[in-house]
Amino acid sequence: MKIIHSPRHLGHSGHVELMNGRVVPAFEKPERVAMILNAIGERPFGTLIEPAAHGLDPLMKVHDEDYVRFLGEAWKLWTADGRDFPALPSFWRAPGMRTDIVPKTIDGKLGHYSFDAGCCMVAGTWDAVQAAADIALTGVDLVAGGEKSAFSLCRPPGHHAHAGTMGGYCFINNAAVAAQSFRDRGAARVAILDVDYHHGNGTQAIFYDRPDVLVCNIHADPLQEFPYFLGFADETGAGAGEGFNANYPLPWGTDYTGWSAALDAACARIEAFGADVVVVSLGVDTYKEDPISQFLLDSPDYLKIGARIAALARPTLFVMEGGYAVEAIGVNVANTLEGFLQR
Ligand SMILES: NCCCNCCCCCS
Ligand SMILES: [Zn+2]
Repeated sequence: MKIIHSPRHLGHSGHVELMNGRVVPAFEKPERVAMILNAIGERPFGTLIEPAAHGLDPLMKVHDEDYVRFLGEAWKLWTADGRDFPALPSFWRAPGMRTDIVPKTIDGKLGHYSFDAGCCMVAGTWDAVQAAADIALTGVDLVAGGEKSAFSLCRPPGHHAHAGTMGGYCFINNAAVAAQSFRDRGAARVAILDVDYHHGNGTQAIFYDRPDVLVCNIHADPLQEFPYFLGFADETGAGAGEGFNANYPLPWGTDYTGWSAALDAACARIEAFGADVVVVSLGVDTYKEDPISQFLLDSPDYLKIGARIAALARPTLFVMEGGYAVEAIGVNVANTLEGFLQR
């Protein structure tokens, strides 16, 4: 299995987030990548490659052009006011406020293009974001080119990013960009299986009215957990996409027994869909020691998750999403990939 990664993720460092009412160092930290690479390096299956450049066009297949342009200029606008510290949004719309205008100032634009204060930007963020999308697209090149699987070690993650909105540490939706690229490369039906602890609200929203991309999410119940305002079981798609979105919300304290029942249901849905290719949004914040999450999966469980995904017997691209227990993130990611390859 080829592992695609880039040191350019390191440009997204020194950022912060608003957690429990305080500005704290971001949980989505650079060390996550090194821990994953170290763990994979100890296994007999990973070949590391760097991404090829794909430009912005593939991003704009799923994201709004003005949003992508904003991501590229945000740091310049922020520092133009003399601010040399991380950029965070502070102001958002309430229902009933205008949505047909884009503010002229960076503080207004940050609020227009975000849904939370989890999307902190620094000087190197945009370069890291572009590299992460290239990592996902290089994974598509490999799998669409005939490889059975690949692992796109994306950082920052992407599954919370909507077409025109960043949030939850996510700027460009790497998995959505990959799914669209598979469609453009001839796959008629693409399934996205999001196993991150948090609902992939952005991925759901991007494909919500489309029958060609099935989105399945297994995640913490939004009544209890971020992203709070999307991810309920009654969200099954809209228009032509009705029936092509499936959410499996689970309560805090869910262990592998409960979690794997949802995985079996999601895999059955993917099999019934007849997916030509599967994109896995691989978050391992389902782990029992994750600092911001409340599920109880343990490291051996990720071997079983990988094996269950392999049983789909479809070309598969793993795209890295969340996982914040840095000391265990490597083992849990490597176990998922090993379980997949061992089957
Ligand atoms: N207590 C809720 C804090 C959530 N903060 C954002 C989490 C983003 C996860 C990305 S996978
Ligand atoms: Zn997550």
